[in-house]
Parts: sequence; C-alpha cells; structure tokens
Amino acid sequence: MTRVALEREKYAEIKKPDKPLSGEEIEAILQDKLVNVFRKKAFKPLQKEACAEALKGKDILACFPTGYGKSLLYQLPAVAACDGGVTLVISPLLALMADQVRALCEIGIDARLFNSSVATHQVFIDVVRCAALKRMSLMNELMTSNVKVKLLFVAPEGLSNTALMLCLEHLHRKGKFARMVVDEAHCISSWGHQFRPAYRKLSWLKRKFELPITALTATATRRVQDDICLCLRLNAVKFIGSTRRNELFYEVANKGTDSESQRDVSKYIQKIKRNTLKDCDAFSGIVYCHTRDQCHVMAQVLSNGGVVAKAYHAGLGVKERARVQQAWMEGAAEVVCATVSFGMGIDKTNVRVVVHYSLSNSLESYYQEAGRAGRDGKRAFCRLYYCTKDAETRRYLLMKELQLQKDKNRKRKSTADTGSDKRVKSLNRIGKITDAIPTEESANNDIEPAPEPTGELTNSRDAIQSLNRMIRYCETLKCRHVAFSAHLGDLDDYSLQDCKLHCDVCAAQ
Ligand SMILES: Nc1ncnc2c1ncn2[C@@H]1O[C@H](COP(=O)(O)OP(=O)(O)OP(=O)(O)O)[C@@H](O)[C@H]1O
Repeated sequence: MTRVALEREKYAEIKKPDKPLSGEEIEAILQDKLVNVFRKKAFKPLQKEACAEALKGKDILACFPTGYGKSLLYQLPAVAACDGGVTLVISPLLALMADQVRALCEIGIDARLFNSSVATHQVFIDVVRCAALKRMSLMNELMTSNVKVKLLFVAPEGLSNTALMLCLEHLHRKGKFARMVVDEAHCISSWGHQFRPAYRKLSWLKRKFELPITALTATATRRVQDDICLCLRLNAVKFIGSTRRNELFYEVANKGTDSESQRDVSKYIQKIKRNTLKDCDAFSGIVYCHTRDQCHVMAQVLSNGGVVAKAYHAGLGVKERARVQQAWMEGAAEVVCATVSFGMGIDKTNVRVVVHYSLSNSLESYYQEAGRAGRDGKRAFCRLYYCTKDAETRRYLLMKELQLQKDKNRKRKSTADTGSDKRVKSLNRIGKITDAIPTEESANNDIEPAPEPTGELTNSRDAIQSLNRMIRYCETLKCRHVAFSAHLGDLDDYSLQDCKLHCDVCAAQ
C-alpha cells in the first residue's frame, strides 16, 4: 500500500466532530451517560470535572479515597467520547480487572481483559463469570477496522507481549487508541507503599503513543503524586480529593495474649453483626492476620462464636481462594480471615467491619486495607489490635529483611547472579508466614507468591520510617482521621480538623 493510501486509511475511520464540543455539550453527554449507562443519579464532587477534562484530551491525576468512584473517571469518558477508540487500562491485579470487566459487561459496555496466560487463569475467569475472549480472538477484534472494544484491561507485565503491542500500534495508527489509564498509580513510585517494578517501566508509554493518560490512586503522598507525574510524563490536571472518610470509625485496641485478643475480636465482630442485622439482611467483614496459621485460628474462633468465617491466604491454592472469595462476595461467608493478599480492588460495598489483628507495613497500606469497609457510604468500623511487642517484632523482621536485601544486592553486584529464587527462599525463612501483595502471577498460580520488591525494601530508611509512622498512628492521642489527612497530603485545611466522633481518640474526649 502506498504511503498516501496508508494515510487515507489511517484517517478514514476517525469521525471527529467538526469543532470541539462546548462545555455545555460535554456536560450534557456526561450527564446522559452517567444516568443511562452507569445508572447513577448524580456525580460525586469533582467526578464530572475530571471526566470533562479527560474528554478534552488532558492528562489527569486523580487522588480520591478508597471506594470513592475513581473508575468512573476513565469509564465514563471511554463511553462518552464521540470519536470512540479503545481506552487501555493498566491495573495491578487480575482479580481486580476481571471484576471490572464483569461489571462493565453487565451494563452493556464492551470491556475486555488481555490476559497474557488465559489458560492458566481460566479458572479465575470462570469464577467471576467474565466473558473474556481467548487472546487470539481478542487480537483479531482489535485489528478489525470497526473495533467495538471500549476498554481493554491489562497488567503492566502484559504490555511486554509482542502481539498486544502490535495491536496497540495498529489501533494508534488508525486513530482508534483513545487514552491510557494507570490504575493504582502509586505502584509506580518507589516512595509508595506497593512499589512494583513493572509499573516503573510504564514511563515509555507517553513517549511511544503520545496519548493522554489518566493516573488514579487512593494513597499518594505529595511526593508520590509528583513522582507519578514525573515518571509518566504527565502534564496533568490534578483532582485531589480529601482522604477523609467520615463513615469509617477508626480505633486502636490493646492487644493482650493471643487467646484474650482472639476472644475480643470475636465479641467485637458479633456485636457489629448484631447491630448491622437490625437494619440490613446481610453482614460482611474482613479480619487481616499476619500469618496463615492466624487466619485459620481466627476463622475457627469466629465460627465458634456464630459468625460464618473462612480463612484466605496465598497458601490455599487458586481454586480454594476463588471459592472463599466467591462465598464472601455472595454473603455465604460473613467474614474472611485473610492475609493482605485479600481484598485489593474488590468492590464489595457492604463491608461493615475491617479488623487488623496486627500492624500494616505503612500508614498508606493500613488506610487502603481499612478502606475496604463502608464503600456504600454507610457507617463501618475499622479496628487495629496493637501492642509494643508486635511493633518490636515487626521492626526486627524488617531490619532482617533489609539486611538480607542488602546482602543480596551486594552479592548480585559482585557475581551478576540474579538468584531470584534464592532471595525468595531467604525472605521466606524470616517472613515465610506472611503474604506479599500478590502479583498477577502469584494471585493465580498455585505457588507461593514471591514477595514483591516494595518501596520499603528499595530504601531502608523509608521502610523504617513507614513502619515508625504506623506505630505512631497506634500510639497517638490525636485524631486518627487527621493522621491520615496529614500523611496523605490533603490540601483542604478543613479536613485537618478533628473528626469529633469518628475515631476512638476524639470519641473519648
Ligand atoms: N457518582 C456515583 N454515585 C453513586 N455511586 C458511585 C458513583 N461513582 C462511583 N460509584 C460507586 O462507588 C463504588 C466504588 O467505585 P470504584 O470501584 O470506582 O472506587 P475506587 O475509587 O476505585 O476505590 P478503590 O481505590 O478502593 O478501588 C462502585 O460501586 C461505584 O459503582
């Protein structure tokens, strides 16, 4: 084909409006899609503004609290854009993407999951009843001249797939590649709490495709926000919401002996269950435990107290994990006793209680994990059990882990030996009882997840500071909402006022 013919083909399918849409026209389109496609009555603050900027082709950085509705900021523009095209969504977890795809398909939006290993993940896909096509047929669809796909989800690691890259280049040439979205964008930053190396590599996206990018996160300090913009080369319009979630009651409880504390957790959950069932017909909760054994013990203790509870951790195997998650989503299991590998990106709106039986690694992690409660905006409870002995143990384990990391790096430098499985083994020796945040691979294979190199590990001083901040949160006599707001860089001075009644510290005054 001649160059002219190629150019003609390139532009033939683009139906751009003659002149840019006016502000009122954009607003009308967004309102129409919000109500008629997404079945929402009204926008939450800043949602409409962020969608409008996206429709104008701007880069967006959006930081809103967990459960706020950040997904709408890319889903609505993807559906509302009159020149169509595919929006590529880069997201960290298969389960999270499958859930989004299922929900979008249910409301009639053509969303697909590019799964770099469809066969091994088939069981997961079956479980969430996701209508993901096999890779080849998806590829074929993306290559057709009249591509219908609106949203294409992929894990950052999936972008190294050559076939996918060819498709994206083809779409780009045809003017059918509309926007890129980086969900959980804090994973880009080594200052962030879930740093993931494959995310850092996304910096080439802007250079290659020169398309607008939307970056979304719930947990980015100002430093992390800046790092996201720098890394993704964003000239971003920023939408930073307050982290304040007044529907959540935060508290820290003293942790005594294991048996005392387990009984206490059981009584606490029973009380919340009783109160919840006065007004609703379902109760749902999560108890985060540090070790796999604790997950089982806690599930047993809760079951003995009349709460239907199940254990969940990466040691269970993919089918069992999927079964537990499904039972919890459907309400057959009331409480899941899990390691932190559970819950990221799961949109279950009616979680009334999240208990941490031990410390999170950082305040951001805790904010995100506790934030899985109350996504329907109704009252929910977040309790963390703390004692100084736990803090000391955590410090000790972290120091050992960092030392191992240092030794490993030194060794790698001298021998140029990657030795990744040795690292996993050595990390497992001291921390084998814990689960790291799962990667796409680990979340779906029946193998032990390799601990992800995290921000904490890449910089020892930061790791220790993060843990110390978490400990200070437990020991503070200041409003817990203010602690989050101050740390997560809320711009709104008002939000730094005490919550009055939404945490144990303020309630006790
Ligand atoms: N304008 C709105 N009105 C009512 N509900 C909304 C609105 N926008 C989003 N939601 C709902 O809020 C819930 C949470 O949305 P979403 O999953 O996008 O949250 P999120 O901000 O991505 O949270 P997280 O960071 O925890 O993943 C969803 O059930 C979604 O349908």
